[in-house]
Amino acid sequence: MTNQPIIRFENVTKQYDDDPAVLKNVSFEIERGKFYTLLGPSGCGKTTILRMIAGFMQPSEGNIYFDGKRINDVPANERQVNTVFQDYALFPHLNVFENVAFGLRIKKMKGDEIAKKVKEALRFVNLAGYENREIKGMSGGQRQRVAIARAIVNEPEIILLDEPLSALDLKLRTEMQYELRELQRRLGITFIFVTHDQEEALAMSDEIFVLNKGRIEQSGTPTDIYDEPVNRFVADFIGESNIVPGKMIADFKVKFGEKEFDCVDQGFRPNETVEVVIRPEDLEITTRENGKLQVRVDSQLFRGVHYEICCFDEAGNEWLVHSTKKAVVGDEIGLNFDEEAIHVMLPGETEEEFDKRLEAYDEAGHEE
Ligand SMILES: Nc1ncnc2c1ncn2[C@@H]1O[C@H](COP(=O)(O)OP(=O)(O)OP(=O)(O)O)[C@@H](O)[C@H]1O
Repeated sequence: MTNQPIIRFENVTKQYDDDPAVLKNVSFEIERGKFYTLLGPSGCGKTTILRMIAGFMQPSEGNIYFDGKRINDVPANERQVNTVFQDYALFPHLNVFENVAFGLRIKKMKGDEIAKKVKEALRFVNLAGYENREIKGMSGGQRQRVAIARAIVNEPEIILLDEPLSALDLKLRTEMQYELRELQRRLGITFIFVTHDQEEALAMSDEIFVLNKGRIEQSGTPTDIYDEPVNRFVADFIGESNIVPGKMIADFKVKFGEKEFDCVDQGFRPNETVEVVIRPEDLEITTRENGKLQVRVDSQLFRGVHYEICCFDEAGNEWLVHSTKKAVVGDEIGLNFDEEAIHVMLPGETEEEFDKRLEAYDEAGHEE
């Protein structure tokens, strides 16, 4: 084992036939033993990345490394990677034991060793004693577990999971999210999980790559990505956001909704045009006099745990508020928020541009 990233993509581009590239110059690193999620809308290239890690296809340009060794030409069966597919791809005519044992039989492992490993894998996914059950008679959640057992029995270094929970109903899906996360911790194997569901990604991952149109928009921990989205796409895709136009007056001072506010953001040019993000749950309703921002309540919905209140400020910006307190439609009220709740972005900035901008700022002697 080394300290190398277990997987590294270096300027990988993928094109199918003569179509436009579906992955564009993508570079990233995957560290050993963590739970990674590739998150993005349909068609953004998530499955294409998984297929290239699994070895089912090769990049059109660029390199893929496993533990520091280039693996572009290494066939799938020689990679220490197993995939759990969306439809599980189980063999309906084989029982649970034989489904899990399949890969080991291909490797010509001895019968007693196979029996021991299958038993262990089934125990890991809470299916001990299900060896002789038919796949047909199993629930969606149980099939899911068989598919996972079939992957872990091969003791791979990486497990790839391509939207494995999408066929399950909401309750079961939430249960399986906990189970999968727990399983990854116990096994210590690197998991790379694909989903288009942002809540699922936030709940499960150590690291998230947010993809859009064949590019990685942002990578980071769930809190990094939720609290510090680099651009509008990420802010919009991850949770609900209020995004309003503003101006960065100076470091730690931003103007929006016709008023100036203290904030914690820096590294912009004076009077730079920016976009300001505040999450609906970070806004608190109060009286007009006590609010930092004055708004008029336009509509309100009861959502069970909170009210979803839609307001407009004097500059015409729309503000969505999640509040346990009820408002009255038509009332003039105030909104309060902490300086930390304000997050400032440059319109359309990429993660790379974001990193460069802050680096240049620090180099210019602004380090705190
Ligand atoms: N074998 C193929 N031949 C041609 N185009 C393909 C092929 N596989 C995928 N594509 C195209 O590549 C793009 C990315 O597809 P990919 O399956 O990687 O996206 P995804 O993010 O996993 O989407 P989804 O969430 O819908 O599965 C899509 O536009 C898709 O139509």
